Amino acid sequence: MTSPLLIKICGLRTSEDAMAAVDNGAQLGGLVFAQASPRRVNLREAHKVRDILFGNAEVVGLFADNAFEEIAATHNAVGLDRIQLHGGEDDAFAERIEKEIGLPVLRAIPVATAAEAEAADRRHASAFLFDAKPPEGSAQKGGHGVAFDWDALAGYKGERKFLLAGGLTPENVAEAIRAARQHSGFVGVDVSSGVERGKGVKDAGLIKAFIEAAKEA
Ligand SMILES: O=C(O)c1ccccc1NCC(=O)[C@H](O)[C@H](O)COP(=O)(O)O
Repeated sequence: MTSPLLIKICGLRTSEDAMAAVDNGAQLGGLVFAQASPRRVNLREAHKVRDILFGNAEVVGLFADNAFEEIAATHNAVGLDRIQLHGGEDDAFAERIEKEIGLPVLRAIPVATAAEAEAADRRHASAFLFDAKPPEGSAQKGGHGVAFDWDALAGYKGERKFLLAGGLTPENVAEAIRAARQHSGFVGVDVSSGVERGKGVKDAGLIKAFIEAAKEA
């Protein structure tokens, strides 16, 4: 029996966003707490999204170079299931999250080459999210709607699971899944910009179209 493909919709900001993700069968929803992001939620918004996700989809808190104390306080206030680290955090930081907060770490790895995908296996994480590198000079570490060359995934030979992210859309997700499926560890896809009608504004129709296309692949 093969495991179902995991689908993570990232950058959920409203109850409607969360409902579109859950109703269409996403298993993970992302709340962005990174500073430089148009998708950043405050605690009130985070609670609303979390209330919809709870029991239906895993609540992933996304941080990028936030202080450890902020991550811990956010988890205490919201109740996260997993921490996504999307900045320049080192292995000691990822280990501390797991030890002291007690949540698994999904580690974003910016990838352009097979060698970079291979190097991921030396990083501390429970799972990886292979993503495109941010455009030159951008302070925002992810969520740019840019894809990377999926052939680079051939470099990853590790046993830990990974999600594929970066520039996925309802139009290209099936092709991305077919490419990623050839590589060990692939378990699912992550999207943000590709299901938005404007920067940081999710579109329920695009979320539905993305999930349907991913499931059909
Ligand atoms: O989404 C953001 O605004 C963001 C800000 C800072 C760090 C990471 C961020 N997002 C990371 C994600 O998990 C995205 O889903 C991933 O980069 C894919 O984004 P996209 O190419 O827009 O689908």
